[in-house]
Amino acid sequence: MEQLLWRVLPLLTILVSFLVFFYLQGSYKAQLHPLIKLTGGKCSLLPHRHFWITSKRIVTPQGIISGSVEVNEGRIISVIEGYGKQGKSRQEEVIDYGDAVVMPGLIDVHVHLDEPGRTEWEGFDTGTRAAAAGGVTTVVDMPLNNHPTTVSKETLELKLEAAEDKIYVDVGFWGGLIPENALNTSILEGLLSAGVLGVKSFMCPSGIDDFPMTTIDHIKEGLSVLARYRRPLLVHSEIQQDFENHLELNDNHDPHDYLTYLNTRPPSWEQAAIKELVGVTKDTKIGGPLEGAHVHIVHLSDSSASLDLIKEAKSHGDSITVETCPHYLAFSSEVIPNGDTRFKCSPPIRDEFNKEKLWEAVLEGHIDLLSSDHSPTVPELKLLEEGDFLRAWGGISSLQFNLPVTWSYGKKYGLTLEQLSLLWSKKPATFSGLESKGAISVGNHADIVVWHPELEFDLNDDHPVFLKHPSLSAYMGRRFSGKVLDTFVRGNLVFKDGKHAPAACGVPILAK
Ligand SMILES: NC(=O)N[C@H]1NC(=O)NC1=O
Ligand SMILES: [Zn+2]
Ligand SMILES: [Zn+2]
Repeated sequence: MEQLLWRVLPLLTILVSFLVFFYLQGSYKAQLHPLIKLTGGKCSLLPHRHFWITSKRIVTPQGIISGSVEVNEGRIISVIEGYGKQGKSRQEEVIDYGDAVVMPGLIDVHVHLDEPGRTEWEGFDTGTRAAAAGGVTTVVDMPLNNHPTTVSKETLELKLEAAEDKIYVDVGFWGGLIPENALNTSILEGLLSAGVLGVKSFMCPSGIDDFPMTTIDHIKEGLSVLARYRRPLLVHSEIQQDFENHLELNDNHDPHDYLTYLNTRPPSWEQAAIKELVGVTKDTKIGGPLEGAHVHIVHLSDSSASLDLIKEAKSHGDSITVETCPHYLAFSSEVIPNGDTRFKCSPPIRDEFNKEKLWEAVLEGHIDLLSSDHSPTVPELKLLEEGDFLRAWGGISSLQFNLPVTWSYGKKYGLTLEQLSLLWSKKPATFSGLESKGAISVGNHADIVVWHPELEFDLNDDHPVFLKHPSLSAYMGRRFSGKVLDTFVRGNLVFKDGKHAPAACGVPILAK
């Protein structure tokens, strides 16, 4: 016995040191500690904590299977192949979705919830209800349009207070990188230590007074701090250029004409910003002075020179990713009606040729992930009546329709359910450090959307729309295919057939 012990002890010691080593490695990355609220009562439209979801089309990392997903205490505890084979389950604990698609819930990493301070624009309650209705189970909130902006530990605390008992899906937070905290890194460190998943900055005016733009020098300062925390920097990548020449292309300068606006923000703005950024991301390579830092280009519109710069940086091993949004994939400048400011956003929606190339990049994997850049305002600031593209608020309201929009347009280009799920769930989860989310896999949070890709619906007043200002959405009045039926967040059935669970049981997600 004693001899055996002496043989086992060294092995045990090695095992323990390995475990400690991997634990420490892991804790260096963003680890998340959501306060898991228990299912029950008002959090879920389902009475069970242990149940099976069965369907003929479940999207898993191993492909689409027919079978069931077993959920217990908010986690996926088994994935069983074979439709109708649920083992020891009782009939009432099985939800049979037939041939509806069961997919990981969408993770939208670019949402402006605008609370505190601009709840008349959006808000935690309305924004996360819209998310739940759209099969979005996690959103990551942007640090601006809320007031004050999320640029310090204290302002993050205000966010968390405002979110309490109001969120229907899980919510992570980006902080803001502005000149003040880039030059006083203790503020930035405080913000990161308080749990933001990363920070976001603008290389052009943001349209929000308390969110000033950063130069590439501020960005370098920020990245050296982010490298230590191993969290990403998200960049609104446009730098204002001299645009006199472009205005000549449309000499009437009519502000109701979309082309007038389009010409004020040419692709060269995006290209100039990305050129400066890739000059810095070369240092993020393994072994480089900024190893650990990561740059993420938000809402890419230009699919030509700007995308080429990103592709080249990636080919050299730079730590860089890029997202685009459904509106750049759904619309082109040619179809935007005169005066229809619902389509105004920045960077702008460009021409049909640009859109085709953007789809190509999505399908070939050069675009890493999709996000909504859901950024509504009040109808008065969108100037719907006046139709003035130059003065209207730039931002598209879309959160609830991520899935049907991407699918309706994407399937024409051959987008598969697996690709859709990678772009909207797995990749965004990995990018934002959400290790237990983004895939239907054993051990993960049971964040699930059930939807019918083939079901068509008219997005009109008869369709339940949970956007705070439905009239602002560029998608209204269109026909889509892909109807969301049910949404689960950590096993809670938070949305079913047009109805939400009575209580808001989403949790804030903080990095540690
Ligand atoms: N502040 C804000 O939400 N801006 C967003 N709107 C938009 O169209 N592009 C953006 O960056
Ligand atoms: Zn932006
Ligand atoms: Zn945005």
